[in-house]
Amino acid sequence: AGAPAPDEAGLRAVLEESVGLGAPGAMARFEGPGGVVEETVGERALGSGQPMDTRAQFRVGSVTKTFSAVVLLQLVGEGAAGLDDAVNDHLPGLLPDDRITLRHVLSHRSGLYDYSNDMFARTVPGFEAVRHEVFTLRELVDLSTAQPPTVEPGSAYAYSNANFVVAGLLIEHLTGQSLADAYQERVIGPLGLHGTAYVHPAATFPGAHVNGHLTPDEAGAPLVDSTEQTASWAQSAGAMISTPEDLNRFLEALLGGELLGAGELSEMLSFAPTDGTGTRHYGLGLRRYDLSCDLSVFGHTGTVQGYYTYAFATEDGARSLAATANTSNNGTVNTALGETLEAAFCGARPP
Ligand SMILES: C[C@@H](NC(=O)[C@@H](C)NC(=O)CCCC[C@H](NC(=O)C[NH3+])C(=O)[O-])C(=O)O
Repeated sequence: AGAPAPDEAGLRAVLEESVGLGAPGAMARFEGPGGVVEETVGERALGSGQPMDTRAQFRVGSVTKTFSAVVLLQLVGEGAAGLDDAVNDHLPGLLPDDRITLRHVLSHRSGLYDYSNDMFARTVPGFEAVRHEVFTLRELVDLSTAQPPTVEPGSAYAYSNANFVVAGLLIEHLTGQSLADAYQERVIGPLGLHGTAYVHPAATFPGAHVNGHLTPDEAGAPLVDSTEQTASWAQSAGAMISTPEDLNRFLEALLGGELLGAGELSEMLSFAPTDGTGTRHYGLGLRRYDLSCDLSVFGHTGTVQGYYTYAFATEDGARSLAATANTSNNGTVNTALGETLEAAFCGARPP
């Protein structure tokens, strides 16, 4: 039997729910054998009267981790490094533990502490303190290694942005290029992702964009416009900007085998559970969500000040969804936005 068509009404209802729960706007773009479905709800910028626009750029947060994993895995495929090499073999003295390998880093099993926990313990003050800062990748790693490890290398999944900052350092070292050039040359250019850019350390968008709105910790406090930010605290772990259409194309190409050799793609798709639900897994820079209709989808979520993103596709890349809401630090919006997966891929929301 063919794949179920997306539940367009259900997709719209979920986006409307996201807006009702506090996002100024939300949008989704689904691409599949039956064509493209786009839904937009609410405003691109609070009070602007400008509608959400699926051609507008937004900050994709940790979907950047998948771009970084692709580039590092391409380098592994080219023989520049091995997944089970120690990071310190390539970057001597970077990490306090010589046992940490590239595979540990890409699967969040290194034990490196996530410096963003402290940085954003208080959401708005933490953001305001760094929004115009420019860090080196090394400075971010040092923030992490100043804290004790969370797990023994390889022993368990422990999510940390520091892992993909290390991945960024490895990419720079192994290519001799800047991250921006490596992403452009190896992914953005070949796929023609004209709405995707790694503009760090610039704080502004090159094109038409969605504004970000950060929800303060204090209930009822007004949203803080977080559109202009260097995202330097995240860089190769979360600073990419893109559009729904480009994220559809990126995941279709990745899972369709256009970006990696079969060996590297299968390594990327080797999953371990991330929690007790049994429906959430992490591979190498890639999440696997198991949906209610007995279908697994593959991609990444993103949370960066002012923006939530879900970008997932079927294993063959034939069906893909990119959804975003222009607020963050609002768990109910994030949970609601995640319901777009069921509507898009299972053809109906869970009962
Ligand atoms: C979840 C997602 N992770 C990411 O996208 C990375 C880049 N983001 C974070 O680690 C969240 C940083 C705080 C955001 C802030 N929260 C606070 O400040 C909370 N005090 C906010 O919500 O904007 C992933 O890997 O799937």
